[in-house]
Amino acid sequence: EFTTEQQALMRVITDAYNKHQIPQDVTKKLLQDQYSTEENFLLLTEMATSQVQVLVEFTKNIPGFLSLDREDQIALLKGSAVEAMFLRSAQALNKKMPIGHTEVLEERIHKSGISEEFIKPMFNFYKSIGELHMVLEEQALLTTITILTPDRPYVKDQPAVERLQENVLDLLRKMCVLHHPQEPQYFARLLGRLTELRTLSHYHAEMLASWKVNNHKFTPLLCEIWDVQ
Ligand SMILES: CC(C)c1onc(-c2c(Cl)cccc2Cl)c1COc1ccc(-c2ccc3nc(C(=O)O)ccc3c2)cc1
Repeated sequence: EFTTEQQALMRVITDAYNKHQIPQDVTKKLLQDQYSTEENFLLLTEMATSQVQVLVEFTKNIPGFLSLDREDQIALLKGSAVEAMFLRSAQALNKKMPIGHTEVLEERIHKSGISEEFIKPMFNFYKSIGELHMVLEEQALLTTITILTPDRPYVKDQPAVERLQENVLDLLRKMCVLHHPQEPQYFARLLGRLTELRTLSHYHAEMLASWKVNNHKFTPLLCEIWDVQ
């Protein structure tokens, strides 16, 4: 029931998702043995910076993205970066990462100066993503749908983004039927996670503000994508 175009789209998006990952030499730093709040914050900053670079490369492989208006491309990346990183870090925390990475990443997030009021919804989200047992294709498509959200701030040509997103939504709907035939509501549950991501994105803006108050420094790339400093 997949058209040839849909099969091509699935392959391009999955290959790009597999290709663009945080390099091992970066993620293995999570295993070093300093666990101070400061050290954890610095390591998470490094992970986020590397993740943004990976996200930009992945996004450039989304069919049709580079044909969008240039300023809209930037608006889509800035508007979706945090949500895409919640999805990626959720995948990392829920999959069996290389030995010990999962616990270490979780530990460092818990002890990086994030206030308890944000930790709770954050880890509820991680748990709800884990319970979905998404296959890799579904994770790649859900990340793509998040990036191709037409109603981000400053997007001028929303219909152009809508057309791209609709193709990926249709593909994800079919993938859900294929991989989760017993759960007719599975696709709806996945889209429900996108709503939760928006809420987390609002929490994240407050997290950044509280980190800034304790004059934590971010990298130039993060300052640019999150409009901080
Ligand atoms: C600037 C820092 C402090 C920050 O601000 N908000 C968040 C933040 C937070 Cl704290 C939570 C969610 C979203 C954001 Cl932006 C962060 C840290 O963001 C991260 C982004 C990605 C990863 C990440 C993603 C994939 C990984 N894959 C592996 C692997 O082996 O495959 C290993 C480690 C990984 C780490 C970890 C933290």
